[in-house]
Amino acid sequence: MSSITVGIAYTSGYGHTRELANAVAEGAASIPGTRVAMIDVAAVTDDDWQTLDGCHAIVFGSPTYMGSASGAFHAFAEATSGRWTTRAWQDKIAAGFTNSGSMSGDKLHTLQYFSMLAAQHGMHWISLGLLPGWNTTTASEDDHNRLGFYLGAGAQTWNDQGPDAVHAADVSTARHLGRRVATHTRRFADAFDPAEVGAATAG
Ligand SMILES: Cc1cc2nc3c(=O)[nH]c(=O)nc-3n(C[C@H](O)[C@H](O)[C@H](O)COP(=O)(O)O)c2cc1C
Repeated sequence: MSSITVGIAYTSGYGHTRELANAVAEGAASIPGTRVAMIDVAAVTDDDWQTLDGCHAIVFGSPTYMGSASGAFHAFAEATSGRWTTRAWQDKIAAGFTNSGSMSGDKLHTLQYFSMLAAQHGMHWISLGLLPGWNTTTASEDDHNRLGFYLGAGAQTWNDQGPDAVHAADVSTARHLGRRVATHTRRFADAFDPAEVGAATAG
């Protein structure tokens, strides 16, 4: 079976979301034959764009700022418009994760925004694939998916704490997302070659 590359296109203002990006990377890398490329979209280079173009999957990640992805992520998303035109990311796998100070904090909107971005590019969205945790009297805040998201991984970190305080259950949930993305990307890997997608779409 061919190897795959999972790109993690993320941004983090103060380091909290970076912890989750690292966990997604760890999870993806645990699937044999998977390479991981970490791309800080706040400082994306020409080489980074080429790396993303060669990825089989791209996982979007951002803190939730003012109810959506951060300004840095939005600038990156706008900069993908040339690739929208050429369909360069058509049929890649996509997924997403976000983190914010409040339990909700409107971060569902950030995940929705990521899935919309993926759809505009013709990508295939991978959901979190976990039942919600922490929703019965016998459940625990240490459960996987403790905040009960379906669309992607949603994490909560206290506003007055540093990156070390990112919740272990959220880190573990992000690791799960990375594993799930890599697992499903492998299933797609033999079905398309990213380098040929543009030509196939144009035809
Ligand atoms: C400009 C700004 C806007 C924010 N907006 C929200 C928000 O809408 N909802 C929320 O729950 N937290 C909000 N927060 C808190 C951040 O989501 C939280 O501190 C997060 O851990 C930051 O992640 P980072 O360190 O990766 O940047 C905001 C923080 C900043 C600086």
